Amino acid sequence: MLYDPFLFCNQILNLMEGKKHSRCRIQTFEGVADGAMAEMAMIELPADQNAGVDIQEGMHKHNSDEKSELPCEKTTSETESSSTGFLVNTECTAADSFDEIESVCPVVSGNYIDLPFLHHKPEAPFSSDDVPDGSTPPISGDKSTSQSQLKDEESEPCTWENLRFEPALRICLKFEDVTYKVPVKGEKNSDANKYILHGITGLVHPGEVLALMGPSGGGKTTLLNLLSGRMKFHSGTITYNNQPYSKSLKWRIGFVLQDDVSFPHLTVKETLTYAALLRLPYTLTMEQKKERATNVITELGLERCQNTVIGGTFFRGVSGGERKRVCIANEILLNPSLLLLDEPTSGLDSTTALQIVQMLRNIARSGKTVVTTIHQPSSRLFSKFDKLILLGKGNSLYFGKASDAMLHFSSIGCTPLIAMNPAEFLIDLANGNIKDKSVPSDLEGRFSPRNKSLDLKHGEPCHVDVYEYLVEAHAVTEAKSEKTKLINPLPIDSETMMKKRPNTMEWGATWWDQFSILFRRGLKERRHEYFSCMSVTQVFSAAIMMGLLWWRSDASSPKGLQDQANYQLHMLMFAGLLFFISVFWAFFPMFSAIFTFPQERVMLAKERSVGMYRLSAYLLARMTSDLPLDLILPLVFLVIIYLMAGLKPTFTAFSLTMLTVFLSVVASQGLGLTIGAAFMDVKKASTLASIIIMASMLSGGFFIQKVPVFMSWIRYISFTYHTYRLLLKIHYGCSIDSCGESDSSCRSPFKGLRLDWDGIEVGTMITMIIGYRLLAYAFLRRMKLMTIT
Ligand SMILES: Nc1ncnc2c1ncn2[C@@H]1O[C@H](COP(=O)(O)OP(=O)(O)OP(=O)(O)O)[C@@H](O)[C@H]1O
Repeated sequence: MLYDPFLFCNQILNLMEGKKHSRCRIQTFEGVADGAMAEMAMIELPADQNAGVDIQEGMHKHNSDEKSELPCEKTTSETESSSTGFLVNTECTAADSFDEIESVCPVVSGNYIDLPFLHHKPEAPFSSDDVPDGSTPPISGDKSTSQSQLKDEESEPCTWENLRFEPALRICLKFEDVTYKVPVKGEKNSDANKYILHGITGLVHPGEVLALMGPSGGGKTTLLNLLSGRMKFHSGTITYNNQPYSKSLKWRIGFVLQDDVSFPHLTVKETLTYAALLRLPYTLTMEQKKERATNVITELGLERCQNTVIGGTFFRGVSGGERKRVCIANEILLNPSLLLLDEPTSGLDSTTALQIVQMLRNIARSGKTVVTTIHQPSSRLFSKFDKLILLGKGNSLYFGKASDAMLHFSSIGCTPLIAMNPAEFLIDLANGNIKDKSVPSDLEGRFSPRNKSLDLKHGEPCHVDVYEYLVEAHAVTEAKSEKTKLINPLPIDSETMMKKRPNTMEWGATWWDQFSILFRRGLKERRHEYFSCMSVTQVFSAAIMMGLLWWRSDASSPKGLQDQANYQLHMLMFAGLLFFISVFWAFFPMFSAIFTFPQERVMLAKERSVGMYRLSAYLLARMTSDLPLDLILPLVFLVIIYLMAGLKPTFTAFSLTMLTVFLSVVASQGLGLTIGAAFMDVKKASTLASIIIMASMLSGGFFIQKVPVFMSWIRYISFTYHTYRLLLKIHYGCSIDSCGESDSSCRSPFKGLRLDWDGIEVGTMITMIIGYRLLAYAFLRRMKLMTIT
């Protein structure tokens, strides 16, 4: 079995039970304690310290020097090196007395590791009185916790002075008997509900870190969402300084999501600066906002990576820990009073996770209230939490000081039989797993009929029974007078409570500022897209291919083609080129635009939920920041076609062609945005887009010139149709316009095709451009409502 240093110490202390003269002094020491007994211990140290060798040498040296005095024989069974450090498995046998214990080895990177669950303090030998009697493992009481906290605060000075730009309200968060349920889908009985949370109670003060811990599916995220005011609960109360949630609290609460999102192509500094510019109150100047972003970067130790892009799935950016810190920084910018975090350490190595939690502790110590969910913290990490709620299947199994959790479970008869990380022990219990744990005798005799055959064999109570026992035990504990003490909020200075946000304006910046900030952010975020290899290749290859196919033909006056049939064939060929130009500049922008909102949905919902900007400012900025791409690529395309195919070679014709293509691009882009906003799903949106493109192409007037009357309406909503007509007019203009069906001298293949005044096409296109965007806006507004309520 492998243990971490904490477990190692715990093991020692387990063995000390009942020993009269037990003394243990924990101090920084590069070696394994003499007299300690552990079956195996795992000690992780930075590789550069060659710690594994030190430990072995220390052990052997100590053994050989003092073998006569110490009854423990130790042998190193196995030593492995790894990229993160060394694994040293030690076997230690026979320890009759622990009087001689001088030191144990909670040393990582040469620092003392705080072990608040133990009674022992550095340089403060404890007496046997401090060790609880009976079979309970060593657990600290209030005294040791406060000492530990004191030490912690001394060694971790709060360095958040830079961030105190304005006095922050201190929020005392209290929740009582909070219940949340969801209707069961597919049930005939419409009243059938699934309970996600059952009567959860807790309290957290400013300056404290509350951890919501429990197995997966326990209800941690749901509870966190309820505490943030984002979701409505069904019964119970949640109060912030004894007041229910109100809109004014939105600014006071920072919420870091589990899979928080950032723009991958922006650097850390850009991300935080834009967030500061948009979110901070308008009373601050732009310079002050930028300064705040810089201060947050410094405070969160992000200077080193401030010019590195965030990164995404397909390209590297900052590390996972840095990304989490950027997400936290995003919230810290606003100087929130209550900071809620969903799994801030998931996917991080233990050292980085510890850094993050240490940072949260520092944030809390600066007067903020911090609530975080956590999955499986290491013992060191666990020791950083002030309060703990253990959730299992939606029930609260423990609420109280994190340092008292083990004491609580030992008081109800659940103790680890072997040295164990307290977090692991608690999560095992929440899962009903009692392997290597002692349980009360009455529970041992209580076998559930449903699992009889399974569990009787092993002589262990089943998971369900253990879980139910813990729920009952917690309910009994809560019912006791202790509960009132725990959930009674500390009085908070009434003056502080009354403090309001310095301004009452809802938005951090004016509409115009929001637009210009979002426009600049959009340009930066999508600068790579404008001339991405794929889009450039797509446009170039289409242009070159068309240029080659229509190589050096003369569109307007085919000389030498006196023959009527040849002339018509030639004209049709050019009409084909114009038609394909119309189709290409409908397809290409529409399919690019379809991805916009589905891809930005999470980001948009997140930013809108914290009231970062107006939807109209976002939409307009999004569209205008796309204009460079909309203009430059069609321009390049047309230049190539003009040079190769020889369209009407006049400046006016070129400019008008360019304008027509530009109208087509913006209109089809509008339709793409609308479809994307309507479905918010790329697959569904692309399916509908291909149907629309097909309909628009077939009714465009090239393939079928006489569309049946009942289908003719399609052409009026087809921008391919309008673009094609405009291009025909530009390149065949008067000669075709003057052609009527009755004109027998007309040789045009478009005879009969009425090309009326250009204004109709242009007007229709402009209507489409505006109309589609308004539709997209309406769909986005609906999405916002769906997400937030
Ligand atoms: N809207 C919902 N409809 C149905 N079930 C839901 C809904 N929301 C949550 N649940 C269920 O409630 C339980 C708790 O979910 P929650 O996300 O809060 O768990 P968690 O403790 O955060 O889990 P994890 O640690 O894996 O993130 C899960 O079983 C989940 O499937």
